[in-house]
Amino acid sequence: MSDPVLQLRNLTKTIGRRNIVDDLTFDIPAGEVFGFLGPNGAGKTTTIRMIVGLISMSKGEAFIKGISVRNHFELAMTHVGAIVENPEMYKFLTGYQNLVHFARRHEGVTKARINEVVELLGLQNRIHEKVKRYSLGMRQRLGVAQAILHRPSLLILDEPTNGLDPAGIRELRDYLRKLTKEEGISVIVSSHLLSEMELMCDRVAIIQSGKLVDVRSINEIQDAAQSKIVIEAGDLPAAQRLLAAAFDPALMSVSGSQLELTADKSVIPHIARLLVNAEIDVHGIHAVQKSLEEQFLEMTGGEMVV
Ligand SMILES: Nc1ncnc2c1ncn2[C@@H]1O[C@H](COP(=O)(O)OP(=O)(O)OP(=O)(O)O)[C@@H](O)[C@H]1O
Repeated sequence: MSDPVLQLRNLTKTIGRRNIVDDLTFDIPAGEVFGFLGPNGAGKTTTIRMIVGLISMSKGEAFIKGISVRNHFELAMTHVGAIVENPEMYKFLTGYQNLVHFARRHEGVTKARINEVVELLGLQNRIHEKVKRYSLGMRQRLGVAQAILHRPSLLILDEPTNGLDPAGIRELRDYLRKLTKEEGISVIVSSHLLSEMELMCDRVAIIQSGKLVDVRSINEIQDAAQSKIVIEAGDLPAAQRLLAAAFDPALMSVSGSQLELTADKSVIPHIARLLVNAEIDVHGIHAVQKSLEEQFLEMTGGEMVV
């Protein structure tokens, strides 16, 4: 595997006595769309602001392509494109004029590169219109175009889905994927919605109260086969006592007239046999996949704020 594009090592931000980012350590490999997922106030923006040098780090370190952000800030930043606040843009200029203007900030951005980026973001039909006539989604595309002119290895977008409708979110996902494929870029996006992350990301770091809860691939989260088995039986307390001997009682709960068990659906025949052998009437046994939001709530102790 290629070297990580971003490495965080014990990254910490202390304000007053509080660690609003607390000892974050993880790597982001090349060519991934990677999500910072966490409720409002979890510390996502603060983490991003430290990575791009908008605020200082209290402790720890961030390396971009192995380059220390603390010690070689300018060199590290040559590999980063970021939209942290609203992208700066001149509304009375065209999209193209904006790109020509921002290209001057970097050495060696040719006209050919500008045209390439316009194509990559699918802006070719509207690029000669004034930015004030662009929709929010178009402005964001132009912002991303501007951020990748200098061929960064890492693109960072803070809450890029804010204000976008579902179609806009799909477009965002499509062009971020295209960037990872065609430019080999890694992308970091932050969001408090797992359902959006599921659409956009390969992996997510789950952050809560400044701390890393876990790093998981979206596939892992989806396949976690943490299905819930719902059992409807004649004598529910008897069924519960019986199953408590066969399964971890902590994974079992009663919900109305149903018994719920967190387990893979492969155990359903076993449950059926146990109940029938004990002469408990079985009205139904079925598996339901836990929703991603439910899983997230479990991972973060149910403190999701949306
Ligand atoms: N300059 C500051 N002084 C004091 N507290 C701060 C400062 N900046 C951020 N915080 C606090 O740190 C916590 C993390 O904020 P941050 O903006 O990083 O969270 P976030 O995960 O990006 O959330 P959101 O989705 O709401 O932007 C919040 O509780 C916030 O109030």
